[in-house]
Amino acid sequence: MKKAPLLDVRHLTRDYLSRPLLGKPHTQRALDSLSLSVDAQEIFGIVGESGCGKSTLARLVMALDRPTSGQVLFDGEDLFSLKDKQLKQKRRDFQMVFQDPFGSLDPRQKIGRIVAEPLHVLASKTDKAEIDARVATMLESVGLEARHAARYPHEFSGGQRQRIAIARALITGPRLVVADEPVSALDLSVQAQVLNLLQDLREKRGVTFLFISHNLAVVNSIADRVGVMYRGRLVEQGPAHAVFKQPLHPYTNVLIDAELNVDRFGRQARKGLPNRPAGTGQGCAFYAHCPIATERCTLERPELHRVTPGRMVACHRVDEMPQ
Ligand SMILES: Nc1ncnc2c1ncn2[C@@H]1O[C@H](COP(=O)(O)OP(=O)(O)OP(=O)(O)O)[C@@H](O)[C@H]1O
Repeated sequence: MKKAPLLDVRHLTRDYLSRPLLGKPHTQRALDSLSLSVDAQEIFGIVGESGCGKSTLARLVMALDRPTSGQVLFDGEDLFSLKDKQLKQKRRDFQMVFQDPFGSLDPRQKIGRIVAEPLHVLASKTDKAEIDARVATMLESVGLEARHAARYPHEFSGGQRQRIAIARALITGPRLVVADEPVSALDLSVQAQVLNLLQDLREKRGVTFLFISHNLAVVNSIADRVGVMYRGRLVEQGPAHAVFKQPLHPYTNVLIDAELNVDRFGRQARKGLPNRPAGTGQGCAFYAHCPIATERCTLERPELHRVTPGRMVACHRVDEMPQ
């Protein structure tokens, strides 16, 4: 029998009240009934362009925000039904690594204090010798040295700072780490080192990762499976190498092409795509720009469904795609 997933996100919806400078306040749906599950020790990648809801998903999985509706089950338990004290205890099991290794470390604190912080806050550890020993071991397992505990963040490079942030995330021994664009602020050569480190930590410590990035090549290099997000929904999901090699959703195709066609200002080229009126709002979110949309696509929302073993796609026309 297949084991239950470690992370099970069910029909997660998050609406924000948007107050534009011009025009009336309105509700903006950042996540739209999104479901996904991640198995223990898996690296699950999330890709999608800016504004599709990746960080909103990360915040909800970390229980840093509450959904408008839906559930996040961690090891079978719904995080939003836990009492504050229970949630605080659970937080040792899931931690986050952020994009910016410069902004996420307090410049006034020594590395030892920064890395130990979750032990004080979440695990109520007070024995100094024990804490120092755990920090030293943790620094070494992310490729730094125990003596670095006595230094300050400004003494380290971007890649080293991200290693410090990873050490802090792992000090309580979490089972899940949500990494939101963890290598986007780093140089290419340093990116590869940090990606290797994450893979190593999965193998040696059994950590599961939800790995969020707008960079498809990075996700392809590290993720076992990938989910492609568009406007708060998953439009495609499957083994990363298969999805990137042979995308089945028209939006995944566009995303891959756009990645190849970044112009010298870093803008993604979207030339040649249709630009239809948005449609009824009842149908596919990609209807306005989809090169193969039909009338059904504006009338009826396609659900994510199994197309081949392990691959899921939300498109009415997927059966016509070469597979
Ligand atoms: N606190 C908020 N209040 C109002 N709208 C928000 C808030 N946070 C996010 N949004 C909106 O929700 C949508 C999804 O935002 P989110 O930050 O999750 O996307 P993202 O994919 O992480 O984008 P990026 O890659 O640019 O960080 C966007 O349209 C954004 O403007």
